[in-house]
Order: sequence, then structure tokens, then C-alpha cells
Amino acid sequence: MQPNSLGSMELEAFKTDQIRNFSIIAHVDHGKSTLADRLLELAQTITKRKDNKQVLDKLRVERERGITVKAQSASMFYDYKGKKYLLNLIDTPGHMDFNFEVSRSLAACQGTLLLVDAAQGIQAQTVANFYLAFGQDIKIIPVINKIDLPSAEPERVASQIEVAFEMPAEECLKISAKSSLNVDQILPSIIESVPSPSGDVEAPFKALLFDSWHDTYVGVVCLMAVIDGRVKKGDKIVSAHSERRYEVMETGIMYPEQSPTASLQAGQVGYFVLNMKALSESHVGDTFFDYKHIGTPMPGFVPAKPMVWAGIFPIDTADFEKLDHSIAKLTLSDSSVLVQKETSTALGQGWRLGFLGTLHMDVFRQRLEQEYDANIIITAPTVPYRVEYRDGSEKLIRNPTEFPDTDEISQKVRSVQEPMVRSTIIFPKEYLGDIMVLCGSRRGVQLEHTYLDESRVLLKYRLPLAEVVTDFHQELKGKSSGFASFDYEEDGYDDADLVKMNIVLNSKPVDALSIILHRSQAELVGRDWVKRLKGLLSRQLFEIVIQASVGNKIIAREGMSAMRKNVTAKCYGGDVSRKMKLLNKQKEGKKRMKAIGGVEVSQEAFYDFMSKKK
Ligand SMILES: Nc1nc2c(ncn2[C@@H]2O[C@H](COP(=O)(O)OP(=O)(O)OP(=O)(O)O)[C@@H](O)[C@H]2O)c(=O)[nH]1
Repeated sequence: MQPNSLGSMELEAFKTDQIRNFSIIAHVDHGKSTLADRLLELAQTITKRKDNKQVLDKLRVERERGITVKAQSASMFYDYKGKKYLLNLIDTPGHMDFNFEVSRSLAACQGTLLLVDAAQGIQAQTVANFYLAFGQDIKIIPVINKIDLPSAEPERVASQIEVAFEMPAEECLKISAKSSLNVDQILPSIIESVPSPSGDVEAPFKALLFDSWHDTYVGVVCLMAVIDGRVKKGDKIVSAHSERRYEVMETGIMYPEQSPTASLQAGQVGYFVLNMKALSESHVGDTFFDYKHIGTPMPGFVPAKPMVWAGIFPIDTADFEKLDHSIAKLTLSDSSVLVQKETSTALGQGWRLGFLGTLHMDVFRQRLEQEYDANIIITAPTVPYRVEYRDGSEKLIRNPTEFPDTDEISQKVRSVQEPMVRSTIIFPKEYLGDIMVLCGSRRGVQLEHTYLDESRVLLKYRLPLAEVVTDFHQELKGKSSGFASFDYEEDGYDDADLVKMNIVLNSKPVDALSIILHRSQAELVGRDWVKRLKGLLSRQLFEIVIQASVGNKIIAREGMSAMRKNVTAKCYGGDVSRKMKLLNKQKEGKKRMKAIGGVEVSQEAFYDFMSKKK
């Protein structure tokens, strides 16, 4: 199908009272993208297709994982009661790592559809998204989806919505995005109940930037909600954040692809091509003004803060240049990843990357491997720790190698702090005991315990982020047969008794294997790591001692006795060519080895260790 092409559009006819800007928020898989497609079909922005492939989920990884990562927006024209409306749908990502993107999309809307699966009911992310929208003071329309499923219980879900969000159960729309049942009620409900944007077309130009990306053909594209005034090609506008001046090269709407328009004006949402050279010049939450009328900027966003840092290294060091190039290209389309160069004695040259969360990290790694054919080792993720020194200075630690050693801590450090989160967990009540034990073992403190209905429990816990970014989610799924849903938001820093654990091979520390953890866990983790490493290293011609240490104290130890290895032993003198071949093979194998404390460790052993690590 070809998307509709409008040519250069005239949008001036649409005054603010004919415009509605809305988004859809939902827990993962509750049907956002399917509903978005149905609405675009209804308004004939796209034609109906058999394969039901979602238009708004563009990236390959998104399609494979079935999650929306990058928010995409699309415009619709819709006739209602004899009047023509311009409806702008702003799609939002569906995972907790991307809450930042959800809030930036919401800031451009006056209303949102809160979509809940009729079989699954309210999930953790429904709650988180509701509060994001509630905090922005926009109209929330509850919609119960998938009512065609045999297991659907729309009445029960409606009463959960009433209990959790104090919205009358009878206000919920009940639809099936898949079969289109009742989907025709949605756009009229948006027009009736979502306020139109309150801008002034005659006032000087002012717009809010809420998304941007890099386009191979035109460069940086910015999505903006025009607050006041109007703008057209050739106008000069200025960024409140950087005070840089830009010329407008093109304006348009997403229909659903970029479709140029003669202008954009108050209330409208559309894309801008400016003479911006790099994506890093576009700051989400920035306000743009007519360069002659600089007013008060819109309240800014809290910028996306990377909360999970990990080292990335090529398995084969010869791939460094290629990988450098691939990472640079990939960050062009994902400006929330922060990149720094890093050198490790064990793994060579690489990078330290900051991600919004572990899913974000996984998506990035998967794209590197799939789209750029990269072979990489990724180290255990670290959260940013804060160290406050007695002299008043402060340091943010993103790499365990930078963490102060025990002597430094006792002499110079006032406190070490770790980032905390407030988490929401929703699950059937029979799993309550196990889930409370799990949260307790992860140093969690319970904040709330409510029943959404007679069988579903909502728990709120305050937990250290470090405990959440490893395998917490996986364990939660395991303990609840897959029924628990989980979401979290940042909640400041707390003092904590943290230590750096080093892994030492024949008295030499392996920097890539250092981690920061709570003192109470060091021994357990140390014993586990040392044992697993022993399983992965091959015996060598001398004895190997593998130790885990905290400061000068050895907390775990394993030894491997020496072995004599002679690859030519099997050749009884005569066959010289076979002997040479074997020797060459051994040499080849050695190229990929690193000698640490005289012990040869293959990159593959590192890879195996990292990928199975807690
Ligand atoms: N039976 C039924 N299935 C539906 C309905 N709406 C969506 N689905 C299915 O539910 C699954 C998830 O739908 P998506 O539209 O991808 O969900 P999403 O909320 O956009 O997911 P993310 O982008 O990952 O957040 C898909 O397999 C859809 O076909 C519905 O009304 N009925």
C-alpha cells in the first residue's frame, strides 16, 4: 500500500477548535498499535490491509519484539456532525525504559486513550501511564480492548478502572481493535471530550519540540506542537535552549509519512526540517520562538538520564574500527544512548554506553548484531552510583573501575549512595507470599498493598535500581508463572554499604569483571563467579588461582592444577605437514586470547561468562 500523498497542503483552514491532539497509552501488548492502525484506516490516512502490519511500529527490532520503542505521530482528517476535524495521534512507546518518551508525547496532547486489555485487566504499566497523564492534567478516556477474546471480562476490568483510577466504570468504551467492533465510537468521543488546543494564531510563533530523528535524505527532522502563531518555509526561528537561530526549510504533517504543508499554525502538530546539522542540536522539551519575539519557554522536560551503563567490546579486536562506525550510526537514530570510549586491560579498546534501562540496552545490542553484523561482548550493567567525599566534592561512578577502594572509602569518603526506584507490581493473589519474599531479598521496602479486585493484588515497593536491572523481572515472571507485571520510576538516591568486588587471576585483577554490590551479597556472588570462571577457563601449563576479593580480603577462591598440553603428541614423528597444520591451528587460536596474570583467557570465555552472568 502507498500512503496517501497530499502534495503541499493548505492547513490554514483548520482553526484550533477543529483540532484535537491525543495519544494512546497502554501496557505492552494491550493493542495500541492495532488501535492506531484502525483509527488511521477509519479516517482514511491509510487504507485497510490484509496483513494487519502496524504502520507506527517502524524499526525491525520493534517488529520482532513486538514493542514500540520510538514514538511516531500521524495526522487524520475526520468529518463529524458536518464539520471537518484535524486529529493528531501521537503514538507512545510501551515499556518502562521509555517512560521519558511517554511523558514527552503527552506534553503535546490535550487528551489520551488509556487502553486496557479486557482479559488481562490493569497491569503495572497501565498504572504508571495513568499517573503520567494525570500529572499532565490532560483528559483521560478509558478504553477496554480485546472484548472479542473468549477470556474477556470487560465488566470486571471496568470496575478495576473505577477502583484504581476513580473513573466511573460506565464511562469506559469497550472495543475490539482487531475486529473493529465499536472502534467507530472513539474518534467522536475524542472530539466531544478532549479540549481543543488553546493557542492564538495571531500571536508570535511558539512551538514545543517533543521528538526528533535523523532522516537519511533531509537530515534532522523535529516533531513540534505549535502553541501560538504560524510558521512557513523561510521563517527564522530560535531555540530557547541553545539560543541558536535556524531557518525553516520545510513544514508538514505525518500523513502517515512526511507530507509537506504550506504552513503550520497554532494547535497543529507537525514536522519541521530546520538547517540543523546534528541530532544532538535538537533537545526534546525545547521551545522555539520567532527570532524577533522570544517569550517564556514551556516548562522543560526532565532530560532522559541513562540509568544503566555497560562496557561494549569487539570479540575480535580487529573489528574495532567497524564497530566504532556502527555505534556512531546507531546513536544517530537513538540520541538517548550516551557513548564514551573505554579501555580495558582484559578486553582491549571499547566503549562505555549509557542506556535508559536494560530493555533499551538489549534493543541496542540486538540492533548492533542484526543490522550491523557486530560480534560483541557486553559487560554486566552498572547503575550510576554517587560518592560524596569529605572535602565536599562528589563523583558519579558509571564504571566499577572508578569506584574508590576500601582504604579510600575509610579515609576520604563521607557517603556512597545508590539510585532507588518506586516500583508497582500487579499479580494474582496466590503469588503474594513468593513475591514479597523476592522483594525482601532484593532489599525492598513495602510502601503499599492493595486489592484491585477479589483476586488481583497491587504492591508498591521501594527498591535499589541495581537490584532491578539485573534479573529481577525474570525472577518475578518465574515466581508468578508469568502473571506478574512490573513497572518502576526513579526515586532519588539512598546511602548504602557498597563495595567493589574484584576477580583476580594469579594475583592480577581482571578489570572487566569488577562489579559494585552491596556488602551483604559480596561473598555469595564472589563464590558463584569464581566457580563459574573455573568452569570456563581451560587448564594451562601452570597452576591457576582464581579469587574474588573486596579490598585486600579474599572472599572466594578456586584453584586449577597444571596440565601438560602437547598438540603434536598424537603424531608419531613422520607426518610433518600434519604437525605444521596443528601448530598453526594452535597459533590461530592464540590470536583471540588475552593473557591476564599469565593466564590465557579467550574472548569467547569472557563472552560466555558475561552472557550467563546474574
Ligand atoms: N483478540 C484481539 N487481539 C488484539 C486486539 N487488539 C490487538 N490485538 C493483538 O494483541 C497483540 C498486541 O497488539 P499491539 O497492537 O502490537 O500492541 P501494542 O500495545 O501496540 O504493543 P507495544 O507496541 O508492544 O506496546 C497483537 O497480537 C494484536 O493482534 C483485539 O481487539 N482483539
